[in-house]
Amino acid sequence: MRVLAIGLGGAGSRVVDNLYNHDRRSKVCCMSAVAIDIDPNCLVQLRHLPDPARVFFPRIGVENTDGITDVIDIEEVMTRIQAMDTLEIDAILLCCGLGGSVVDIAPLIIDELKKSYVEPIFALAILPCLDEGKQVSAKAADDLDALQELVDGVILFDNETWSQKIRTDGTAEPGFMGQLRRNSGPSDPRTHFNQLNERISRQIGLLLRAGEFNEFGIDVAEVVLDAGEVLNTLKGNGFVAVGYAAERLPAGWLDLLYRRRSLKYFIQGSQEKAARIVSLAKKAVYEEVSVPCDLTSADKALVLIAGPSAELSMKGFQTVRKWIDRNIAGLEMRSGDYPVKNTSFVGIIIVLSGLSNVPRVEEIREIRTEYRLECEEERLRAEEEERLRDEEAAMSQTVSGIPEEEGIPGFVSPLESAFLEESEFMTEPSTAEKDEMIMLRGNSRSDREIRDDTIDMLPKAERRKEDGAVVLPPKQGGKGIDITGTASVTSSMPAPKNSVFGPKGISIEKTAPKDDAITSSAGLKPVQHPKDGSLTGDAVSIGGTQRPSDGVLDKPDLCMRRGAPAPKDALLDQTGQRVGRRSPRPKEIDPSRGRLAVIDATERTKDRKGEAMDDPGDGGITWM
Ligand SMILES: Nc1nc2c(ncn2[C@@H]2O[C@H](COP(=O)(O)OP(=O)(O)OP(=O)(O)O)[C@@H](O)[C@H]2O)c(=O)[nH]1
Repeated sequence: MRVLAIGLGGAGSRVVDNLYNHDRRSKVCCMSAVAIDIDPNCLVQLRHLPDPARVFFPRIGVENTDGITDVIDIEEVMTRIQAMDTLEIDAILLCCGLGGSVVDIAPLIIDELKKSYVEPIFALAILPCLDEGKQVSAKAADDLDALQELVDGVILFDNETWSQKIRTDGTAEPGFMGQLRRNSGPSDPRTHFNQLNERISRQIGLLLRAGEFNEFGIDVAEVVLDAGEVLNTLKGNGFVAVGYAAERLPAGWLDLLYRRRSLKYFIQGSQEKAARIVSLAKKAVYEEVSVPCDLTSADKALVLIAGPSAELSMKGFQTVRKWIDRNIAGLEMRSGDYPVKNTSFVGIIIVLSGLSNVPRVEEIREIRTEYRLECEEERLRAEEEERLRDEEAAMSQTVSGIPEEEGIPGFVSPLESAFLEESEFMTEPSTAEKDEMIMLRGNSRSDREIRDDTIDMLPKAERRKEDGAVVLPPKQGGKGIDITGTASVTSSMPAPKNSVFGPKGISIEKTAPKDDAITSSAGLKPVQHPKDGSLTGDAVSIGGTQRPSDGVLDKPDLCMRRGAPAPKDALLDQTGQRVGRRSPRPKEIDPSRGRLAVIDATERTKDRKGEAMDDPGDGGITWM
C-alpha cells in the first residue's frame, strides 16, 4: 500500500528514515516520508531522507519543553506535507517515541490531517525502556491514551522487550563475531537505536509493501493480499502487534542438485518447508512480536508469508491460518503470500489487531498510577514541610519579640504570657486599669451609702459622701462588699509589701482574687489575703462579708473596735487610737493610692484637690 510516513521527534525521525531506506532498497517505492524535530543534530544525522523531507523548528524563546506546541508551527508542518506527493496514498503513518516531548504535537497534527485527508491514520508508537524512569513511562501512558483516541490503530513497538532481546542475542551469538560482541560490552545508544529501528523497519516495512510489487524482484502471489485488506486489519482503534520471523534458506549448488535428483528428498523437502513456515509463525507470535501480547485477546489477525515462491509452502501456510483463526477472539482472519524472487530468506508476518491484553501497556499504566501517587505524596510532604517552617518562623518571631504577621496566630506558653504581661505591666502607664476602675467607681457611687454605713470607722459627722471611695456592687443575691472598709484598715498601716500596692497601683489586677464576687475589682485583694498583722483584727471582719444591719450602723457612736478584739498590731497598740482614726501618711506612697479611685489619674488629681479643700481634717484614715 502507499503510505505517507510522518516522523515526530528523534525516535520518529530515525524510524521513518529507516523505513524510507527499506522502501527504496526494495524498489517498490510506495512511501512518502517527512521528519519533524526540534533537535537539529537528530535531523542532520538522518542518512536516507532527502533534505526537503526534514522539517526543523528551532526552539527559540521557549525555555522548557512544556511549550513544544508553541515551538512547532502546525500550519508550517501541513504546508510541508501537502507539498509532498500524497495524491495516491492509502494511509498515513505517524511514527513517534512515547514519553518524548515532540509527541505532544501529535494530536494537533492529527486534527489537521483529518481536515485534509480522508485516508486512515495509524500511529507507530514506541514504548520507552523501564530504565528511562517512571516519569517517562507515565508520560508514555498519557501519550498512548491520547493517541489511541485519535487514530484508527496504534501499532506498538516495545523498546524494553527488544533491547533485552538484542542484548541476549548478541551475547549468545556463537563464533568469532559473538565473541567480539561479548568483549565489546554494551553498545552505544546510537548503535542500539539503529538495531531497534532495523527491527521496526523489517516488521512494518514488509507489511506496508504487501500487495505492492515491481517488475524486477516480486513474483505473482498465489493468495494476493491487497492494501485494503491490510488496512482493514489495522483499523479499529485498538492496539496492534506485529510478529515477524525470518529464516535463511540452505544455500549451495550441491543442495540444489541433490534436491532435484532424489524423490525422497523432495518429499522430505516439502514437509520441511511446511514445518519451517509453522515454526516461523510460532516464533513470530511468541518471540519476535513487536510487543508481547496475548494472542487470544486479538480481535483480528493477518498472516503474510514472504520469500522465494518455491519455498512458500501452501500446506504450512494453511496450517498457520487455521492455528491463528482458532486462537484469536474475533472472527476476522486475513492471509496472503508475498513471493520475492531474489532472496535467500523466508519470512512470515502475523498481525494481531484490536488487542485487549498487552502486558507492557498495563505496566506503563500502573507505573503512571504509582508515579502520580508519588508525586502527590511528594507534594503533600513539601506542603507539610512548608507549613512547619512557617510555624517555626512564627514561633521564633514571637519569642524574639518581633510582632507576628497579621493573621498568623502565634503560640505563647503560659510562662511567656505571664512574663510578657509582667513586662507590659511594669512599663505601661496604668491608663487601661484606670478606665476599668473608673467604671467601678461609678458603681461605688451608687452604693456609697451602703459602704458608709457598713464600715465607717470615723465619726459620721466627719465623713463625706464624696470622699471618692469605691465600693464594688453588691454580690448578687447577697451582701455588698465594702472596699472602703477594707482599704481603710490597710491604709492605716505602713504600705504593705504585697504587689497589690506596687508603685503604680496596677498590680491589683495582676493578683486578682479568686472570689467571683470581686472579680470586677481587684481592690478586695488586700482584704482577702492581708499580709499585715493589722488586718487580723476588726478590719477584716468589717471588710469581709458580715454586713451589719443599717439600723445598727446608723447609731452615731458606733465604733467597730468596741465590739471586736483589740488589734494585735503593735502600732495600733501604741497609739491607742481607733482604727478609724487617721494615721500619718506614709511618705513613700502617695496617700491617694490607698483608695481605689486613685487609679484614674484625673480623678486622682481631682480627689486630691477635693480632699485638700473639702476634707482637710479627717484624721488620716480617709486617705485610703
Ligand atoms: N526504537 C527507538 N526508540 C527511540 C529512538 N530514539 C528514542 N527512542 C525512544 O523514544 C522515546 C522518545 O525519545 P525521542 O523521540 O528522542 O524524544 P523527542 O520527542 O525527540 O523529545 P526529547 O524528549 O526532547 O528528546 C525515548 O524515551 C526512547 O525510549 C530510536 O532511535 N529508536
